[in-house]
Amino acid sequence: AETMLGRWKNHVGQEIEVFQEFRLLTAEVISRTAFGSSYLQGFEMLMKLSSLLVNFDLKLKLPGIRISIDDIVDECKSFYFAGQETVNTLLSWTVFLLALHNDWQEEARKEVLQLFGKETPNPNDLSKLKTMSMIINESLRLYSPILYVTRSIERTVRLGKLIVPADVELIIPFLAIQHDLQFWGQDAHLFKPDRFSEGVAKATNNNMATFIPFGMGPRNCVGLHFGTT
Ligand code: HEM
Repeated sequence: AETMLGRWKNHVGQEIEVFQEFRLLTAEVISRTAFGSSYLQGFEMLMKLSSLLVNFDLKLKLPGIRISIDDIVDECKSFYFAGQETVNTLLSWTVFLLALHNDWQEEARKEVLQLFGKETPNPNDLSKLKTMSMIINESLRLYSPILYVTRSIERTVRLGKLIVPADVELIIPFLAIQHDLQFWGQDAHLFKPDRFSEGVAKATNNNMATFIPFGMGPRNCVGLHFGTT
């Protein structure tokens, strides 16, 4: 983030294509944290692993884990995609919303300055940024980086009043649920971070399934905290 902000200092008073900037940032962050290398080195490693398989037509199994090298390469790709595009999208929409809503931009700036002054924000105190987390939640609600997930039904199940037969694909549309007037009120389409001022439970009337940008249940997002940090 420091490197990116340093670059921005050369563009004072000019427009910046933030989506591209955040793409570089998030690619670098996920590479360094998940793979301990820069973006380019990380991809080089993936390419080497992949070509190992193509060249030797090997289905290598790692001892003790039933998982082949091509499974690992697939997992690495998932991590890159899951950890990069999502946060890139979240950052871009959030900056866009703050550009439209100057009052919230001011509030956010005030909070950061109060907590950190001129210091670079440190990881331990990031969780104290209450206004910022309200803004992030509202951004996630309005412009969920993931629009929906699907679930395959293996055997007939009852979901409330619904009986869903086996072999059906269910789509759980986050965006529709998070914009539903029935749950969020007549102002559902407006940017109002205040809804989250007393936490997610209060904002959702204890119906946590109405705010699920990271999914829900045992297969929800493993990068939830990392992503919002
Ligand atoms: C704003 C950021 C993010 C959003 C909105 C997001 C959203 C999601 C959603 C909706 C799912 C599917 C959950 C489900 O099927 O119920 C998911 C899964 C996943 N996410 Fe994220 N994600 C974010 C950031 C990240 C980051 C930073 C990482 C990695 C460091 C990550 C790694 C994963 C992985 C590996 C899965 C698959 C989990 C599984 O199938 O068990 N995500 N994410």
